[in-house]
Amino acid sequence: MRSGLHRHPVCDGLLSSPWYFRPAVALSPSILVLLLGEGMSVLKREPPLLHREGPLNDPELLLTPPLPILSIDKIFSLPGHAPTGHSSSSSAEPTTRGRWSFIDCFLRLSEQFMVVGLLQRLSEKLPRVVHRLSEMMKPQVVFVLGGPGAGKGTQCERIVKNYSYTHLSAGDLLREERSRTGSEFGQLIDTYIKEGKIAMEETMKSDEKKFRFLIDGFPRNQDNLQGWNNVMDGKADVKFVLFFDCSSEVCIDRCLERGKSSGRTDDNRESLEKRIQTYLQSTRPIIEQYEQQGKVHKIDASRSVDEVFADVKNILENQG
Ligand SMILES: Nc1ncnc2c1ncn2[C@@H]1O[C@H](COP(=O)(O)OP(=O)(O)O)[C@@H](O)[C@H]1O
Repeated sequence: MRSGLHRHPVCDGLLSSPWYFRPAVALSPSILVLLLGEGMSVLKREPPLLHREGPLNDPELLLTPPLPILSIDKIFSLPGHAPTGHSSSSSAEPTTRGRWSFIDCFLRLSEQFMVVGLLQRLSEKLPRVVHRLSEMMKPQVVFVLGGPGAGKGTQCERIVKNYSYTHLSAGDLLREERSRTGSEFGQLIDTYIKEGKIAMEETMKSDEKKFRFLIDGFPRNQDNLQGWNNVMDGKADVKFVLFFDCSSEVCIDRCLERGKSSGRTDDNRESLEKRIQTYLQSTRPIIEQYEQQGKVHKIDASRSVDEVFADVKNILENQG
């Protein structure tokens, strides 16, 4: 009986260890493999459990690199098993020991079946799991919108100090690019704005550790939104829009005040009135579109910086 077991691939396979944590360990690389696009072939393989020939320790079945196979001889020498020094060719093998070993193997076999069953069930669910994982791994984006001077930059600065967000200011990115000497894009910038090709995608990709983004002053018109959808659809998740709402007069006053020290040439009354008009005509409809999707958190931005930030905090903490 025992020599039969010794040759039995099921038992040889079953005797490799450790029993319980291996499948858990094995799953992570397989998920990785799946994420890397290797497909489901590994998990979908029919487990050759009851094959009489060939090793049960098929690495593909166990989803890990080959593990040491313990032969029946070795298992007999493991603590809690029959004593060592037992020769497989021994003809004087005690029946009790043989039967005990068989039961032991049988129990382990049923455990292995349970594990394989679990793996099979998991393999059926894996596409969904992988889909959820990839959804969870997408960068999360919060658009920050409002008129010029509504306090978007000021509030983003506070958010970045208190929460793990990366701030991308559309205006700053564009101003930076325009002013960069030798910028290939200086000439093209208006076309880029129009087509929504602002360097968001590259900027967001540049550091994979960055996961949550505040994109301030974008999308400011239908073209931007279209461009975003074309380039970023499926690659990032727009969680919601923070809309800093405040009257045009307050916006203009704040920007004129800012202009005294910011050095921004566009912070003058004439330019501001035009920007306010553009904001009302082009950006408000974008906010309304997101409002219809239930994604807008409107904040009264005419209050003090602290009061506004208290609302922002509430929103961020309730949205996770
Ligand atoms: N809640 C506020 N109350 C008063 N002044 C503010 C407030 N928020 C911002 N400011 C000031 O208004 C100016 C414009 O703010 P900023 O954050 O740059 O606006 P935006 O980024 O929306 O154009 C800045 O000088 C800033 O210090």
